[in-house]
Amino acid sequence: MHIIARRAATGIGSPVLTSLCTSRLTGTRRLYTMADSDHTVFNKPKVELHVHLDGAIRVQTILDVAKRRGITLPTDTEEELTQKIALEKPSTLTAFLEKFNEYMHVVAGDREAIKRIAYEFVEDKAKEGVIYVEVRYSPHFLANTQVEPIPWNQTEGNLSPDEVVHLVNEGLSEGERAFNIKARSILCCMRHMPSWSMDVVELCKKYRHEGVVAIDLAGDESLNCLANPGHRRAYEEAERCGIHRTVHAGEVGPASVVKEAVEVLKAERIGHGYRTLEDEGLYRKLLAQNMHFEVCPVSSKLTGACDPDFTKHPIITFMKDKANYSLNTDDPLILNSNLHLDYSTVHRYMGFTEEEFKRLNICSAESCFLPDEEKKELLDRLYEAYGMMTSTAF
Ligand SMILES: O=c1[nH]cnc2c1ncn2[C@@H]1O[C@H](CO)[C@@H](O)[C@H]1O
Repeated sequence: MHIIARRAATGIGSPVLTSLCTSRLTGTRRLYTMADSDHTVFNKPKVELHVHLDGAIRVQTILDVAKRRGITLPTDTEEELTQKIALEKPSTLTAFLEKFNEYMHVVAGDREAIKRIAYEFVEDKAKEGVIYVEVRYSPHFLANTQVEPIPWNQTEGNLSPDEVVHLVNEGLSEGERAFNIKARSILCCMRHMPSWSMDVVELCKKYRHEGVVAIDLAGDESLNCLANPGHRRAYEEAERCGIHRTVHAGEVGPASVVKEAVEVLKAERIGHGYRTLEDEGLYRKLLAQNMHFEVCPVSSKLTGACDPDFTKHPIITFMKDKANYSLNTDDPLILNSNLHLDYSTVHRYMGFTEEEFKRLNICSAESCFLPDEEKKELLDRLYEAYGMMTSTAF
C-alpha cells in the first residue's frame, strides 16, 4: 500500500497566526494573536459560501472614497464610522438592512471604489485562511444608470449593473492572483425589486465564464415573504440555463419560505434556513436530500433571526444531525466581525470540535458552485490540509 505523494498545495496550510479583529465594545481595531483565547480556533484552510460584498467593505475604504469624491460623512474617523455602521445589539433584519444606507451612496456609481472593494475583500479572506469564497452582491445597488429607481439618491451617471459585474470580476481576479485564493461571485436579486431579477439572471448568463457562479434572492424576507412572479421567472430561466441557485429563506421568514425556495425556485442551497426546523417534515426531507444550509452564527444573533442565547441555536441541531452546512460571516462590516468570530462563537457556545470544523468545510466544498473538476481540486486541498489524504492500494 502506497500513499500517493502529493506536492503540498501552495497558499494553504499557511497558518493565520494573527488576525485583525475589531473590539465589539470600543470599535477600535486590535491585533488578536494565538495567545488570545480561541480566536484562531480552527486555524486551517476554510471555505466560505455566504458573504455579501457590500456588507464586507473596509471602513477605511469608505472613508478614503468619501474623501476622494467630496462626500461628507457624519465622521471622518475609522472608530466612529465603525460604531455608526455596526449593529451592537440584537435587532431586526429590517433595522440591519437599513445600515446599508449609512455608506452605500459613497461607493455606488464609482468604478475605482467597486474594483477596490472586490480586491480588498479577497485580501481579507486570504488573511482569514479562506481558500475558496463565493461572494454575493446586487449589481443594481452599485450602479447609477440602467437601474430603476436609481438607488441611494444618486443622480444618474453612466455605470450600469452590467459594468458593475465586470468591475467586480476584475477586482476579484486581481485579488485571486495577488493573494493566491479562489473567489467566485453570486448575483443577488432583491426581494423588494422583482423588476430587476430578469436582468440579474441575464448577467449571470453573460458572466458565467468570468467568475459568476450563481443567482441569489436577498433582502427583507419579513416584508416580502412569497416570491414575486418576477423572481420566479428569473429562477426558472436560471434553472433552464444551468445557473446555480441559492435563496435567502427561513432567516427571519417562516419555514414555508424555505419550502417555496426549494420547490418553486429550485434552490440548491438555502441562505440561513434556521426556521426550517419549525417544520419537522420539511427539515427531515431536506436532510434526506442533503440540502446545504449557509449558516451565519454572529449574523443570526444581531439580525434577531435566532435566540440571542447561542446555546439554544438551531445550528446545534444542524451539527448534531450531521446536516450539510457551511459557516459564514454574512456581513462582517455591519456585524463588526470576521470569520474567526463565527468559528470561535460556535466553538465556545455550541461545542463545535475540530472534527466538525473539518466536516463542515468539506460539506461546503462539496456544495460549492464550482464545476466538478475544480470542486475536486478544492476537496483534495482540504483533505491534504486536514490530514485526510486518500491512500491508494496497488
Ligand atoms: O442577512 C441578510 N439577509 C437578507 N438580505 C441581506 C442580508 N445581508 C445583506 N442583505 C442584502 O443583500 C444585498 C446584496 O448584497 C445587500 O445590499 C443587502 O440589502
